[in-house]
Amino acid sequence: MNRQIRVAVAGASGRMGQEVVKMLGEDQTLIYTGPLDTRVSDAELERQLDEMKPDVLVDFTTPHSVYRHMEMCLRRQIRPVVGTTGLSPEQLQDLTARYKEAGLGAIIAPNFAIGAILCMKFAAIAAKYMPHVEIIELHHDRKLDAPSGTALKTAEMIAAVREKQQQGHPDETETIAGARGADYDGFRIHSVRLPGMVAHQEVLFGATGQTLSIRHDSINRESFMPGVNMAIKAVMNLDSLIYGLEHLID
Ligand SMILES: NC(=O)C1=CN([C@@H]2O[C@H](COP(=O)(O)OP(=O)(O)OC[C@H]3O[C@@H](n4cnc5c(N)ncnc54)[C@H](OP(=O)(O)O)[C@@H]3O)[C@@H](O)[C@H]2O)C=CC1
Ligand SMILES: O=C(O)C1=N[C@H](C(=O)O)C[C@H](O)C1
Repeated sequence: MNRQIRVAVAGASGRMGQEVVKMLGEDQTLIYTGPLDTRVSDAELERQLDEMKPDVLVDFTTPHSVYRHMEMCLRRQIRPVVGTTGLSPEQLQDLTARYKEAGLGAIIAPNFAIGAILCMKFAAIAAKYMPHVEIIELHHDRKLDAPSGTALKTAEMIAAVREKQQQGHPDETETIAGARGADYDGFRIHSVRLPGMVAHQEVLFGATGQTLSIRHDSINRESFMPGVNMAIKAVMNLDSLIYGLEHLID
């Protein structure tokens, strides 16, 4: 058997972190080295890491803390597998360049559920033929960032293939600010936050006389675990940062 992979978890007590810890305990090829409490000084953080000696840090924390965690991983040559959303495009760009320069593997995936990856891919195919599109993402009301990382990634993949145009009536006005959602490259993203929701996304397309809806629903957080497990194993063989699980499954 290959050497077991040592895995620490930042955000271990959170909704996602708890599922990750459970998943690690069910896979004998992975060793859970423990929760990483990152709300401490750099020196204390490095002391914890020296003690645990993880190969991989799984991060499900907050948009405000994840950048620092990724910098710390770079310094300690630990490979991050990050589900935390809300990094800015500039932060992503900066981290991509620095991990490449260091030759260190890293994975940032806005969504680890296979169905969500397929939803993004199908949406990108459809957008080539049906360029009028709007994204509606729906989440629980404890979520900090809007729009979701998944919606942003979907929008990015759509924009890469869609014939660019500003949708809606040229004279449309909002009688209540925000009614038309966020503008991304000429199309709209709408964020719904309600208790009872987990993670859902619908991509709607319209053309003359027809519509197309592509929808994904995560009905629990176990749905993300096969993807997290796959990423932990894959990151050990990477020498740069990958943004999006779709790059691992083709
Ligand atoms: N990529 C994917 O497939 C998925 C991504 N996500 C993303 O994962 C992230 C976490 O989501 P979720 O588990 O629901 O959130 P939770 O709020 O349930 O958990 C967040 C965790 O982070 C910890 N935390 C809070 N502040 C800090 C900080 N400053 N430094 C370090 N740790 C901190 C919390 O600790 P404490 O409880 O002690 O405050 C908690 O353990 C979000 O960004 C979400 O969008 C979520 C689902 C799937
Ligand atoms: O906060 C969540 O719950 C989720 N966040 C991710 C996102 O922002 O896309 C992934 C999933 O949608 C659940």
